Amino acid sequence: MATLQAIKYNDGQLEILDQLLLPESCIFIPICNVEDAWAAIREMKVRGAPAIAIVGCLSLAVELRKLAAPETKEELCRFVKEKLDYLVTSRPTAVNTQLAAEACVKLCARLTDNTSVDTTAAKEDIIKHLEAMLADDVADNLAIGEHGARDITKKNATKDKLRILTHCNTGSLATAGYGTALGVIRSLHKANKLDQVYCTETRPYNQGSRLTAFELVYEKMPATLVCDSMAAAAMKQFKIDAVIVGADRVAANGDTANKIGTYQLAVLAKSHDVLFYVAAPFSSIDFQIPNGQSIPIEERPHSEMTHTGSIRTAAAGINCWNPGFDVTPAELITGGIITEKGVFKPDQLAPHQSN
Ligand SMILES: CSC[C@@H](O)[C@@H](O)C(=O)COP(=O)(O)O
Repeated sequence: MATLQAIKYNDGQLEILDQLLLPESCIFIPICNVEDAWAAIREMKVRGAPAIAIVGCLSLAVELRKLAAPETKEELCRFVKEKLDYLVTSRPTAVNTQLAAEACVKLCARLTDNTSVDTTAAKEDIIKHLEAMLADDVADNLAIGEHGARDITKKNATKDKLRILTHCNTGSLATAGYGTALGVIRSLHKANKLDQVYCTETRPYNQGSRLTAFELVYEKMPATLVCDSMAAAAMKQFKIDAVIVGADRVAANGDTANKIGTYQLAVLAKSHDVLFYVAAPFSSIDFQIPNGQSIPIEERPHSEMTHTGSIRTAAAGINCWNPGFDVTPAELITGGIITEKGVFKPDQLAPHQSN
């Protein structure tokens, strides 16, 4: 069965599934320019580290396709850089947009220096580069799925089928398709190795109960929803074999920022002797920062904690703290970091940076 598709792009037309309306309705909305993408990302109509970068970059491709070729390549590249700089400001924690912007700016510099390329050809090259992100991300996720499923199966060789716990949403809705952590779970399921996946609700924004549960039901995988506060009990009761989560930014030493609640799962996994894996493409690894202390953590509105829809569920007047992400120290990532290039111990990532 085809997996869900949250980003549709054809011939310069971009549409995204409005994730704020899930699981009630599946409605696609058009993204006509970079400003539309910025707003959709900020409002979390599209979310998940890879999907944010892809939608941002494709929105620039949409604009470039409509743009009459500027007079000079310098002018073209200035336009591209300004748009990318703006997109990077949409959400702070995920690094994918920043890394995609840096790669595109480097391409612009190469095209500017290349005297055999005129402005029209340079524009076409930049569009092609941006548009390739969609297919590249799916290919990366399929590879992550294969590497991860193989590693987990090997480390649990005595077991016929596995019980996995996951957090937040890392599936087709958070990526161009297939997913990262959920992609590994999909691959285990395809290999008939999945007994049950337990997905956490992921308070306060409920990406687990709204989005991951939606994907799991859609694809008829054996799945059970648990509240975040049930994770320790679930690990013990169901004898979970591995926890697999995604990442918004992995630092050079392997410290990993992911959805709030990930860190406590890693601590619990250690106490229960459960393998803890991070699944993320190299486009989520920030080699420019040495460790997790330098990762900016997004603060989210308090209303996400105090209200369910428009109904207040917390005492009026209470002070709140609502960080969107936390950082899991590398030493708690006992299973490894599953990437499109293989599964690595957190301190083994660096040599594979540009292979
Ligand atoms: C494959 S995406 C990994 C992460 O981006 C995901 O787990 C997550 O934390 C998403 O956060 P969100 O705030 O919904 O954008």
